[in-house]
Amino acid sequence: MILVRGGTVVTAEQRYRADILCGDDGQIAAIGPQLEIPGGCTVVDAGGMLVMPGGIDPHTHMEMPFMGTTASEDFFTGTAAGLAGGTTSIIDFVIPDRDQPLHDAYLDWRFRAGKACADYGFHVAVTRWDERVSRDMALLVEKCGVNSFKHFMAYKNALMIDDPVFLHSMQRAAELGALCTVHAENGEAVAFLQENLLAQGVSGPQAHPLSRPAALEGEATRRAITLAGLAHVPLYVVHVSTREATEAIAAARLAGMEIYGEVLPQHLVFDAGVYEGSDWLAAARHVMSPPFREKAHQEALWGGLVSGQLQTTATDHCCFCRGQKERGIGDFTRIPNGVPGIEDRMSVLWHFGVASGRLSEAQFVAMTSTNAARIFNLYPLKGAIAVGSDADLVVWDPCATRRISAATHHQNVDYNLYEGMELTGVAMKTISRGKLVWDDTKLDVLRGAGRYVGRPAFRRKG
Ligand SMILES: NC(=O)NCCC(=O)O
Ligand SMILES: [Zn+2]
Ligand SMILES: [Zn+2]
Repeated sequence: MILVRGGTVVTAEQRYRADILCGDDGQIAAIGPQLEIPGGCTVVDAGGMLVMPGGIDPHTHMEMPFMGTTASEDFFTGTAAGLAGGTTSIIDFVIPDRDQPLHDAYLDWRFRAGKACADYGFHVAVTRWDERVSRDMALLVEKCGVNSFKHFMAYKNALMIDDPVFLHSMQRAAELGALCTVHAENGEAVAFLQENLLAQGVSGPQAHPLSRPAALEGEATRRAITLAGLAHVPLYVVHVSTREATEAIAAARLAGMEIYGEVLPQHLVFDAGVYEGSDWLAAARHVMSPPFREKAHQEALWGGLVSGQLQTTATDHCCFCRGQKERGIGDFTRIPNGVPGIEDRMSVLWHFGVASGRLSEAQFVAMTSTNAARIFNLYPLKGAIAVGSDADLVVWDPCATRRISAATHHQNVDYNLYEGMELTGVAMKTISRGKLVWDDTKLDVLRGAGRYVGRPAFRRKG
């Protein structure tokens, strides 16, 4: 048992002084002022600190096979790094091989994730359409606790689907009470621009953003929303990075549609300048999709978050080390797309959001935890501080600072996007299902201690 003592509890709705007792079953057993200390209980001092629901990162790619290589971060190292930054749950993406049945891919991911030291769930990608896919979607929803399916409108000749496949999948998801998620970029146009750039001899990482202009994200987002409207299915747009996409989501919500949008902290902090300069590796290390944008888009993303039109923050944590990025020397289309960030998401959002005065503490909790729990049907098991909820907590020092460096981070990757930044707002202690796993600078994690968290289907309308 653990008693978190003397802290200020902050949730998405409330702020109050209370102690929290975490039971041996990993759930919150009691909340109240000055709780008695039961015998044999470990006391965690939270005096002067905030106590918030542990973070939920709803978009990660641990050990993902992608673009001819495999992401360097595995489920153990990745969830450990998350815990060190206050994130206690992830939702990762199951990506089937070319002809692999969806359920087989799900089982593969269950096996890989068995080493995780924090809780996890899965979205499953639909990358083609046939009867077996349709049947497996039902199996996944009804028996495996998957309530969200992923669709890539980009990555031609790899993960990309066309509109008919997308519609079939959306229609099936609607029947099953599942949610659709989408990577929205016009992949045909991206492939066309990539070819043009290579033909002109523009082959370095600076070509990456040129091949993926903001308009292509806007077009794909509008198209995905239109298709979701036809299929009457809720849609969650991952890694929204442009004003165009933000406006499309806001307009659809205003029209009464159930559309959600996710923001990555890195898109709030870095702009397209990261691709300039003569340092090939520095630029390649920022190659992700969608790319870093012109500064003006950042204001739109902040506006979307502050107004509630965009609801969640995630990292899209997808790590590739130097040798892997160097696969793309001479051809930017071969640079594995992806960047790290799971350890730093909460500090980055606190520093640039709360400490800078843009966000309230309650909005921070909503955007790092509660909204994802609600959207993906994990609430109130996760994303809440309530008796009976999982005892996933972060004891947060809002004033402490931390200098970020790859030399000291826990992520299994050889660089950090935020290298050298001093951020205000630090996870001092993390409690994962009732266990103190991060204490100041000490990780105490157990391989395999993470648990798969099934997510029930949503109630079907009509
Ligand atoms: N984002 C990225 O560049 N890599 C991971 C795959 C994806 O989410 O598109
Ligand atoms: Zn994506
Ligand atoms: Zn992703």
